[in-house]
Amino acid sequence: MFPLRLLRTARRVLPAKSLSTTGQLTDLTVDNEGIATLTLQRAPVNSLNVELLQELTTVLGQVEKDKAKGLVLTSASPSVFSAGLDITEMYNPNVERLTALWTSLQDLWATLYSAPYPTAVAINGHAPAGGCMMALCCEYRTMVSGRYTIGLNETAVGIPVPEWLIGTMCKVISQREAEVALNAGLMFTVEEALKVGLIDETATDKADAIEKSKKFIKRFDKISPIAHSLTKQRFRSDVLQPFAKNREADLNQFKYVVLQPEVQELLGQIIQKLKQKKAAK
Ligand SMILES: CCCC/C=C/CC(=O)SCCNC(=O)CCNC(=O)[C@H](O)C(C)(C)COP(=O)(O)OP(=O)(O)OC[C@H]1O[C@@H](n2cnc3c(N)ncnc32)[C@H](O)[C@@H]1OP(=O)(O)O
Repeated sequence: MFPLRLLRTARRVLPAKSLSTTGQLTDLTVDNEGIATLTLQRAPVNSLNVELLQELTTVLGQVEKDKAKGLVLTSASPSVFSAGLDITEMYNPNVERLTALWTSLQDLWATLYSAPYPTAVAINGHAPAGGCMMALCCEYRTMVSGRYTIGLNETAVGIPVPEWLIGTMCKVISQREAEVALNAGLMFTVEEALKVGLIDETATDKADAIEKSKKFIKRFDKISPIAHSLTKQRFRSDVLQPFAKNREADLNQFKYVVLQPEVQELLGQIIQKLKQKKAAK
C-alpha cells in the first residue's frame, strides 16, 4: 500500500510570489503559473550541513502542502550547484551531530525522491556527491555548459555509496556506467554527463536552465496529478521501500566508516587541500 502523501489529487495556481519565503539558507519563490523555484544559498559552495539539509526538507514539505504545480531546484552560487556534504561536519565529529547529519540527509533524499509533484533541477555549476544526489532525485536535469563536473565521488573521500543512492543512480544511467563511476569516485564533465544520460540537456546559462526546467514542469499541465504521482511512485518504490526498512543499519554503517582513523585522516587531507587551493588563488 502506498503512503497517502504520495498521491496528489489537485493543483492550485497561485499568484506570483504568493508562497515566497526566504529562509536563511534557501529561498523559495513561486511564479504566476504556480511553479516553485527553490534556491540553495549557503555560501560559498552550498555544502550540506545539518541546518541546510533540514531547511531543504522543511521547504519541500511546504511546496507539497501548498500544492505548487512543480519544483525547480537551483543554486545562488555562480559556479557551484552544491559541493555535497559539508566535510567539516564529518571531520573529528561530535557523534550526535554526525547522526543528525546522516538522518537529515536520509530525510532529504526520501522527501525529494518521493515528491508527489513534478521536479526538475537547473544545475548551474559543480555538483559532486550530495549535489549530484539532489539532481538525481529530480525527474529532469538541465546543466549549464562549462568546466563543471557532476557525479558521486563518495569513494574518493572515503565514504561508501549507500545502497539507496546506488539505486537512485541506476535508475538514471546504466548499471555498468554507474558501477564503473561509483567504485572509483569518478566525476563526469557536462559533455560526458549528457552522453551517459546523467543529465537530460545542457543550457547556456542559469536563466536558460531554469526556463528549460519550467518547460519540463509544464508538460504535466494536462496530466492528472494522481496519475503522475502514482506512476512516479511505482517507478521509484523498489528503491524507497528497502530504504525505509534499512534506515537504521544505513546510519550505523555510515557512522562506523566515518569514524575509522584512515577515513578521518583522508577527510583531514581533503580539508587541507581545499584550504591550500583557496590560498593559492
Ligand atoms: C549523498 C551523499 C552520500 C554519501 C556521502 C558523501 C560524502 C560527501 O558528500 S563528502 C563531500 C564531497 N564533495 C567534494 O568532494 C567537493 C569538494 N569541493 C570541491 O571540489 C570544490 O570546492 C568545488 C569544485 C565544489 C568548488 O570549487 P571552487 O574553486 O569554486 O571553491 P573552493 O575554493 O574549492 O571552495 C570554497 C570554499 O568552500 C569550502 N568547501 C568546498 N567544498 C566543501 C565541502 N564539501 N564541505 C565543506 N567546505 C567545502 C572550501 O574549503 C573553501 O572554504 P574557505 O572559503 O573557508 O577556504
